[in-house]
Formats: sequence, structure tokens, C-alpha cells
Amino acid sequence: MDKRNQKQQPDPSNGSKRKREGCLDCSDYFMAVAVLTSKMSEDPNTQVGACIVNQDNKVVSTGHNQMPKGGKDKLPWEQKKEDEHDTKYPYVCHAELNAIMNKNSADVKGCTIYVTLFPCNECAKLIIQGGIKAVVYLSDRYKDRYSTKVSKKMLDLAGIPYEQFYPKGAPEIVININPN
Ligand SMILES: O=c1ccn([C@H]2C[C@H](O)[C@@H](COP(=O)(O)O)O2)c(=O)[nH]1
Ligand SMILES: [Zn+2]
Repeated sequence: MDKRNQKQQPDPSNGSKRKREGCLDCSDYFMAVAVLTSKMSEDPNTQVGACIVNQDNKVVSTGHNQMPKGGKDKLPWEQKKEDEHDTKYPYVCHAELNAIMNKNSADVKGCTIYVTLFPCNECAKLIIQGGIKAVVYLSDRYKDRYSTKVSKKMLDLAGIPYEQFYPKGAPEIVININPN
């Protein structure tokens, strides 16, 4: 056969550019977004970040623990005071609550929440009633707290799986935002 006038076809196996190695895995990215979001927290003791992802693997929301509107710089961040009203606990809006409130979609049904700390019982109620279908958490450092135990009990009853996150790629991601 005369090949002189035939169009050159690219050989997919030979000479074509290969995909970049070491690109960020989806779940590593979502937890990294949660960790990055936690950096916005003003809580001096515990910074929490959450990232809500829909069934198409799109981020629909993020949130961190912060004081409610109007309360920034007016409400305490103390953990312990004689009077509980002088601590952060009655006021602070949890990362999960903020993430659910901040959503850019109609609802969070069928979504997965990536969160840097296991959700407390109040957040578990929001997760369950909001229709979130899975929880991926980084730290379970308050596993012995009553609020975590009852949170797990409610998630179990609602049939919402929760799993601890382990990175698929490198556990450290360096972000440089210096323009030069
Ligand atoms: O589900 C949760 C549980 C807690 N948080 C936030 C609320 C507080 O700002 C800190 C916890 O403070 P500690 O000093 O570690 O007791 O974490 C949250 O966002 N979501
Ligand atoms: Zn909570």
C-alpha cells in the first residue's frame, strides 16, 4: 500500500505525553481543604475545618469554628472560667454548622463531610438531618468525651458511616502563596 498520502496517526502508546506523576488524590485534596480552612479559626486551642463534597466530587462548602456574626472580638475564647458563660463553649459556631450553612447548593443530601475533628453530638444532629451520607475525620482526640460517644451512637443509628482519614499520597502538602 502507498503510504505517501496517508495522514500520520498519533501512536497512543508511543511518543504521547504521559500524565503527571504524584498528582493530588481526591480525598487527600478534600481533607487538605478542611485543614487549610481550619487555619482561619481564631480559637487559640482547637482549630477545626470542614469541607463538604457532593456525589460528583465537587466541593459545595467549607467552614471553620468561629464566633457568630456580631460576636467576633466580643465573645471569649477561654476554655475554663468559673462561670461557663465566660467561656467559648456556649457561643462558638462549630465548623460543621458553618460548612452546612455556607453551602452553595440547595442542600447537602448525599454529600460527604471531611472534617479535621470528629463531629460532636450537636454537629452529628445537623449531619444526620441534613442528609449527609458519610463522615471522614482526621482526629478523634476527644473520643472519650461524652459528646463524641453520643455522636457515634446517633450516626450509627442513622446508618451514616464514619471513617478516619489516612492519606493516599504524601502526608505533607506544601503550599507557597508567595507571588515571586
Ligand atoms: O464538632 C465540633 C466540635 C468542636 N468544634 C470546635 C468548638 C471549639 O472551638 C473547639 C473545641 O475546643 P476545645 O478547646 O478543644 O475544647 O472545636 C467544632 O468546630 N466542631
Ligand atoms: Zn460540633
